[in-house]
Amino acid sequence: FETCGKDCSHQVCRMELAGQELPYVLVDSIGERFGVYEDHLGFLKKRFHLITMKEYLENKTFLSKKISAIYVWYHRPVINEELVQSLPNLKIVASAGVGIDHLDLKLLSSYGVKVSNTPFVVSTDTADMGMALLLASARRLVEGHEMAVSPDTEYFPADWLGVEVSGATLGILGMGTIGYKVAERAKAFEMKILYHNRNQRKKEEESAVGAVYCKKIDYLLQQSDFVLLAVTLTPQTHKLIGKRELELMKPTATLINISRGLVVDQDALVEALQNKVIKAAALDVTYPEPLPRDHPLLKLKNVIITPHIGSATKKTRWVMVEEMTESIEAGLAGLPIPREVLELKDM
Ligand SMILES: O=C(O)C(=O)CO
Repeated sequence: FETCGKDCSHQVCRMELAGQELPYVLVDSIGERFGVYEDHLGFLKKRFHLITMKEYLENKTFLSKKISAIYVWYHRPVINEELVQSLPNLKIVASAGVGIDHLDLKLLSSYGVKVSNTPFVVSTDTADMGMALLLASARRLVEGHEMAVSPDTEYFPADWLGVEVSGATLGILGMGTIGYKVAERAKAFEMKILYHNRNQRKKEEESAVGAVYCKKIDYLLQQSDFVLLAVTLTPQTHKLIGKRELELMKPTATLINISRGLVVDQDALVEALQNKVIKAAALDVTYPEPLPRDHPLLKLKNVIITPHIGSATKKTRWVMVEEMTESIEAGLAGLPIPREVLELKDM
């Protein structure tokens, strides 16, 4: 590295001048699906020695004492007790995004490891994604595209029509920051909004988007034309939507999931879609991710699946990286950690 001079404020230069080594940060990989983007490498390499899981496993003896932070995208690298135990100087795990269901907070805290995430920056994009899936499913965007590019583009069957969004009822399960932003968008689309949340929102927040609170989810499921999942994955929301809940939904209804795949019993969903218990599903999340190529969900016409891209815009991904870096630097310097995770919160 080149140092710029005594007064330079770059982390790398300050450390070089002080004769310190850059922190070693474990990442899943570089340039792969759950790894560091090549675009972010320049920024990160000025601050950290990035060690991929592969490098770590190949040179464990040397690296295990060096690594002081882990940079995790959703569920990779897998952070289990074996890994935590093998890293005696681990101080902080910086997790991308809002969901932290892939982390065992109790385990990490028992080893004195702090956790941070990036909950606020992802909310707008993820809400946009929820609305995009709702609109795409209602107006059959994916099938429409296939029809437009097919050689047989004149073919337009009578039963092909979509459903109106305006005036339809949207039931939002999980009214944290993301769920509320979906409600703001749905209001602009003239939808009626029902919601369920662990905690009822303030009256003024409800009336700002015209949302009606449902204490029990059954009523919401029975009344909604679109049911959108934006709950945090916890033991209470694990497979929250199963056979019984799908049967409560209207046969004309669509299920949209921007939360976590495990909030839905996927086998029950496949069965419900095959048997037309509900009309359609639009899923940004599944389990596992990606689905095996022969999974029945991939064969259904009434399903849209995207590869967990709720927060996947250029600007947001940059801010996520900056925020994770800021949290690691604070954690390693013993300073208060921005966005430290102390408990599970609403999305
Ligand atoms: O931020 C998260 O946890 C997401 O999954 C966004 O899609």
